[in-house]
Amino acid sequence: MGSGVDRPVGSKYLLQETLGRGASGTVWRASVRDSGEVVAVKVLREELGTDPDVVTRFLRERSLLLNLRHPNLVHVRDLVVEGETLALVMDLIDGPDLRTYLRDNGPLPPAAAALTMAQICDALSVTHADGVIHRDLKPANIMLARNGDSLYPMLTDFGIARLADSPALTRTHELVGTPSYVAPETAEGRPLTPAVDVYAAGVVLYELVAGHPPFRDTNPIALLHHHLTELPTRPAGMPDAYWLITERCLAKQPEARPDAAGLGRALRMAADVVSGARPDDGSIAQVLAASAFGAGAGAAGAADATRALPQTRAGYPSAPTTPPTPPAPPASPNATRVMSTQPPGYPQPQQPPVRQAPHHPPPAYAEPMRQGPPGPPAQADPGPPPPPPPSRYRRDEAAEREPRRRPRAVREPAEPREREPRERREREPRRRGFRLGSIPGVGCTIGCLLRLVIIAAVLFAVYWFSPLHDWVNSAIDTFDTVRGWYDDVKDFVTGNDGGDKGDGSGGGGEN
Ligand SMILES: Nc1ncnc2c1ncn2[C@@H]1O[C@H](COP(=O)(O)OP(=O)(O)OP(=O)(O)O)[C@@H](O)[C@H]1O
Repeated sequence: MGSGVDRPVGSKYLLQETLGRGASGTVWRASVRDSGEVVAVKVLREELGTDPDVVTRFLRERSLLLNLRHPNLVHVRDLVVEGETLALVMDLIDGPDLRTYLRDNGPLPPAAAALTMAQICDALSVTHADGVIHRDLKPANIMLARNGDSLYPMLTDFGIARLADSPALTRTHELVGTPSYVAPETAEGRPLTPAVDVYAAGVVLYELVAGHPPFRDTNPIALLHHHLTELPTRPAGMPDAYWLITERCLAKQPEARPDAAGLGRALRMAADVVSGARPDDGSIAQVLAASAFGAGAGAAGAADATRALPQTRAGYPSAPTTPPTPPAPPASPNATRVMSTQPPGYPQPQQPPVRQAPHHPPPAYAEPMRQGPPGPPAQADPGPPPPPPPSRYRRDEAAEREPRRRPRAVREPAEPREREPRERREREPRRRGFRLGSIPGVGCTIGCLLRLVIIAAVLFAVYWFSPLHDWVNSAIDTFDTVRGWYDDVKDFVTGNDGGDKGDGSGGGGEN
């Protein structure tokens, strides 16, 4: 799969070979230049790097992504922005993703499935407490990391769904995610809450044991409609305790779903019940009810319910408040095997999942066995069942391959505010009537003349209706008088009056 030539990304990383491609980018096996350490680098699609919104979000959420830490989270080590290339540098996981594992090994036994998802819930409860929603939880985003002979689940692709929620992808019709895991409220465009991750966890719980998701349709829009209107069918052989939890996660109303911490606790209890380690005494239903997003008591109620649980010999703890020590980052030169289409060479111990003591790193379970034929349906759970919605069950029939990409109809309502300005860029042309002043130069001339006329009228009014004109007239009279005096004085001095006449007469007498 590799190109053969190492391609640099940023100043620190060398891409070596592709591990796989998804809707939002390509994952590479890469090395750190200085240390030679092996990492996984997800290079986001080029279209995303040219989208200023995505780049802004990428930079803005940098510290948030880098600070997400939990033993069941694939750690994001670095974010690279280089020209139009955006890349996330992650720990390289030596193991398959859960989708590949299911494809190659078939469904899991319910106890193994419950313990797998309990660990994913541990990670989710930590990120939800930080206000971070995954938005794209599905088997393909759960890596199974090797730890000796066992595998343990690690959630990856945090934040990618949000980063990749870009018109750039919409334009190229390569959309993010898959409609099989979309919560009804997301399909309706309602605000996203942590309950969407719990819904997706419910879909995965169903799929891990049934071998397929609860709703299937080749038409993505029809599939969304199923999420909105239909109730999941209970797969044959799914134990009561497991079904109770799965069904509650798949509730149409987000408030009816348990929060991630409560779900993790319930799943650990269900694993005990299913494996016969504890009786099904209604405690699971209590935990689910107390931890529901809509439960008034909220977290306090859930905690009380957990403390009230009887401890069994296995005694699964409630979700750890202090996460176990993170495992050392795996680095395997054979990591590309996770993409192999050959039958997997993963260890297949024929043992039930290994339980972990509280706070022990990592919370691993032995690799689950391939599930055998389903047994008879288990007894009804004594706990209070979820409120029975109208009976509109779909038949759980053989399905065609589901469409992978989430349609635009789903993605758009999720964050309409971010795209609105882009879509409304074209302005309506201004409509103006003809105005003389719109002729260049004329507007100014008319304005100036108008101002002069007004000023003249004001001055005239002031002159005429005030004593000013009397003052002016008397000033003119005074001036005329003074000028008359001046003329008289001048005539007197120059002798123009009688003097001129006398000279003329005298001159005439001599002749
Ligand atoms: N940290 C990692 N270490 C090793 N392999 C990884 C890592 N992250 C992803 N992979 C592998 O790379 C492949 C592609 O991952 P990617 O996340 O792009 O796929 P996807 O989840 O199907 O895509 P998308 O979520 O974008 O639709 C997967 O098959 C996965 O097994």
